[in-house]
Amino acid sequence: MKSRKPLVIGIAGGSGSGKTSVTDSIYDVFKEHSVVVIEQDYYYKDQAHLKFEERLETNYDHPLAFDTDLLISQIQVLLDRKRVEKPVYDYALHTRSDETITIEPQDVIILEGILVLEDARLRELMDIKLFVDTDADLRIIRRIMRDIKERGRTIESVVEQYLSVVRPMHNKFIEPTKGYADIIIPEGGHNGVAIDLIVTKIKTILESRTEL
Ligand SMILES: Nc1ncnc2c1ncn2[C@@H]1O[C@H](COP(=O)(O)OP(=O)(O)O)[C@@H](O)[C@H]1O
Ligand SMILES: O=c1ccn([C@@H]2O[C@H](COP(=O)(O)O)[C@@H](O)[C@H]2O)c(=O)[nH]1
Repeated sequence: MKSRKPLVIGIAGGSGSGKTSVTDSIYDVFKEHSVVVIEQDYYYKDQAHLKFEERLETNYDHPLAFDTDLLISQIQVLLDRKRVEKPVYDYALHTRSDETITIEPQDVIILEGILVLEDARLRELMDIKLFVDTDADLRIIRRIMRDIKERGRTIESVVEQYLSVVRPMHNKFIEPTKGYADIIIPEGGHNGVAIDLIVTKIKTILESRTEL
């Protein structure tokens, strides 16, 4: 298996749509073998040079918030079966952390994030493109719960950010990328049939890739 060309799966969808849950479901199937997860969020631009108050002004739902060149170059390195130092993002401080995570090349690369289908160069690297399609009311409820519990936010800050930035950016940049998806998954990781179909397709592609 080690010499086969790795397979890249892109998992896009709005914030709170269930991308992480879909990723976890696929990861669980392949974790005994060879799978790695690359979170687009970890590639937010480093903002260490900005004051904390200035970082709060950043539009984190715009394509330009991400260091997409770094993301693309690291996926290309993994496709060449070499290891990379994945950046780590701190949501509470709104900037890149000092640490990195060493990622070894694997047969299956899962690339997950709100805008992974937005850049044509990223789409070209993908073998399977997924879009997790969840209604806006469910997405905001899930985001409120998660951001308060895991990302150090207040309900007021989540609602303000949602109305002023997240919602308009979703409609402008994220929703249109649904058109690039091979498969649209309603409501994320609890959709067992969709996950089974995707897992079967991944296995078929891996089996069809001849040893070098
Ligand atoms: N189908 C679902 N039903 C109920 N809760 C869900 C479902 N999918 C995800 N969640 C929950 O919603 C929150 C956001 O999901 P997550 O997968 O982190 O979304 P995303 O990665 O797209 O932002 C998490 O707390 C997760 O446990
Ligand atoms: O410093 C930051 C960085 C990102 N965000 C928000 O995160 C979501 C994307 O993450 P999901 O896991 O897909 O929800 C994005 O909508 C940004 O608004 C942030 O608030 N602060």
